[in-house]
Amino acid sequence: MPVSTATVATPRPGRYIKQLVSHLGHKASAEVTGDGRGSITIGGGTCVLSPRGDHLDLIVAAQDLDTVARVQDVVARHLVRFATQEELSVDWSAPVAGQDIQILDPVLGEYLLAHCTPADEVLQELVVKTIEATGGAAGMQISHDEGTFLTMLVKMVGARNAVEVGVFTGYSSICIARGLPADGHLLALDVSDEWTTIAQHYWERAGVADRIQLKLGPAIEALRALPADPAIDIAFIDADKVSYPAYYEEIVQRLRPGGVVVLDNVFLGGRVLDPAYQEDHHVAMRGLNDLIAGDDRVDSVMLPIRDGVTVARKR
Ligand SMILES: C[S@@+](CC[C@H](N)C(=O)[O-])C[C@H]1O[C@@H](n2cnc3c(N)ncnc32)[C@H](O)[C@@H]1O
Repeated sequence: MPVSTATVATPRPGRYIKQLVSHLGHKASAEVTGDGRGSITIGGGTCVLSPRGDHLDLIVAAQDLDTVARVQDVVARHLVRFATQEELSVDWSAPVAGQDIQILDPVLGEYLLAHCTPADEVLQELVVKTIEATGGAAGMQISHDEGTFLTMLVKMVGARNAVEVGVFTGYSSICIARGLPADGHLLALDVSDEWTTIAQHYWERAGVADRIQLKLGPAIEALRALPADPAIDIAFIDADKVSYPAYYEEIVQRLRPGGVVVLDNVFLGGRVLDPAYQEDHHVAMRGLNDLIAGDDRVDSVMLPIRDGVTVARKR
């Protein structure tokens, strides 16, 4: 489904949302939701309007390009007409469908990998072993630039106490553990005995096994069993996407002020912004991305590293 977005600078985003919904509500289906967003559906295309500080964010999605253009035109014309005290500029992005979004040009991806601290022998071997042992599942492993970023974040946060949700064959655990001091602790959660057996071997090889405690079983149960006090310095979430909102909630409550939670795959290959994708994990990730952006417990930034990485720091 083609999607197009625009960001309009205005100190009054909420006022325009109400005005548009009220005006267009006579001819189209339109509403303002509890969180102040507007939704207007015109002839099979929908525009979602969200207030964000001094901006109004617009997303149009429709079955085809003609309908996208029609909805864009109606929304932009009315916005400009309602703006009697200021001049609004609505510049729509070229429409793309979620599955067509190329987050990183492959050539740039290679260049980027060639320009970060290189992976050592252990990590290089783990990449090869993971492909041999798991075949197609090897794509779940984080990339080296993301791993380097994790190690750096752990050091920058001065973390001693870390949690990882989603170990697989252990690449990200090694990267996190390497950022911890010698007496640091990483609680590593996964359901797979087979994959984490490989992880444990490579934790030994990397010399970080003594800092990592593996717990097998559903991660949500292990998180809920943690003490309620805010003792986590850093957490990395990279497991079943549908459970991300639950993982985030359990972790954010236990993060110490200044602690950080990192979430992988927040773009879902671009599908997160395409309303044609409505499976449970799409809906869960879309809702969580919105929630984090408005969560006043944290400051957050979404980074275009590979499939999207959100970093949220507890206030
Ligand atoms: C994307 S992989 C993690 C990749 C890993 N971070 C790395 O760097 O290689 C997702 C992992 O989450 C685990 N997983 C899936 N559902 C889970 C659950 N409910 N609780 C704990 N782990 C789960 C899978 O077994 C898998 O190993």
